[in-house]
Amino acid sequence: MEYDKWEPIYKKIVEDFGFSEDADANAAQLLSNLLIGPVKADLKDLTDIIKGKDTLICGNAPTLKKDLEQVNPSDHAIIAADGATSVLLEQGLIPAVIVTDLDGDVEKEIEANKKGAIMVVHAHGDNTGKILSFVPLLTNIIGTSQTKPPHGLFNFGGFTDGDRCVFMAHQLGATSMTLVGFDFDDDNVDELKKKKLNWARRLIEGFA
Ligand SMILES: Nc1ncnc2c1ncn2[C@@H]1O[C@H](COP(=O)(O)OP(=O)(O)OP(=O)(O)O)[C@@H](O)[C@H]1O
Ligand SMILES: Nc1nc2c(c(=O)[nH]1)N=C(CO)CN2
Ligand SMILES: [Mg+2]
Repeated sequence: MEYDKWEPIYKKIVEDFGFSEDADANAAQLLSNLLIGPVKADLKDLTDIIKGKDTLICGNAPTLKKDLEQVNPSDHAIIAADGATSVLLEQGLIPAVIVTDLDGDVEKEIEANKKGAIMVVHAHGDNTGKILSFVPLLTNIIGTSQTKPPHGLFNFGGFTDGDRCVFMAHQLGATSMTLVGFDFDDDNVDELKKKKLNWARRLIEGFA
């Protein structure tokens, strides 16, 4: 998504949650600085995995394990939203791409990364500690921001890890996007998560 189209949505999110745009921009700059060096993956590597492919986009709702029984994952390029990675690994599936702001089970993500998963790491004002701790341990990273992307970062659009998978797959030319592990009506979540899921629903429904 063009940044000009994303910006008004981002402004509404910032206002709704009371996030600081400056903190988001500083986090993006931090990630940009850390990605100068040999650990970066190329956008072409990511595009090659997604373009012209049927993608399976895995959210981390409690329904994920059961939803996976209804599809044939090996027919798809598997994209995991953060915590979905552990569930996939338990099923013997290694995601091709992990979209994460590093607040899930990062040890499992590092394991998947060592087995070849490209990490699409998102910078925002509330994850700079995680960025500093974990980015040096990763290889094959693409950096994203929710602000205007600084040097070397991308902004495909989207807010939560799950809906950012959808924006990314769409922008990079996926032939289809099958969503599993998305349950926006999950009541077993706290208020903040509920609010984030409502934004995820709203953003994903924009694609329907
Ligand atoms: N019921 C659900 N519970 C949790 N995640 C869900 C659910 N339904 C859909 N998702 C999607 O799965 C993604 C990954 O879930 P995970 O539990 O790892 O959350 P998270 O890392 O805290 O998400 P975020 O960092 O985006 O807030 C979420 O970003 C969300 O878009
Ligand atoms: N500043 C800020 N940005 C975000 C946050 C967050 O907690 N703080 N959480 C996100 C997905 O959950 C995505 N973006
Ligand atoms: Mg996350």
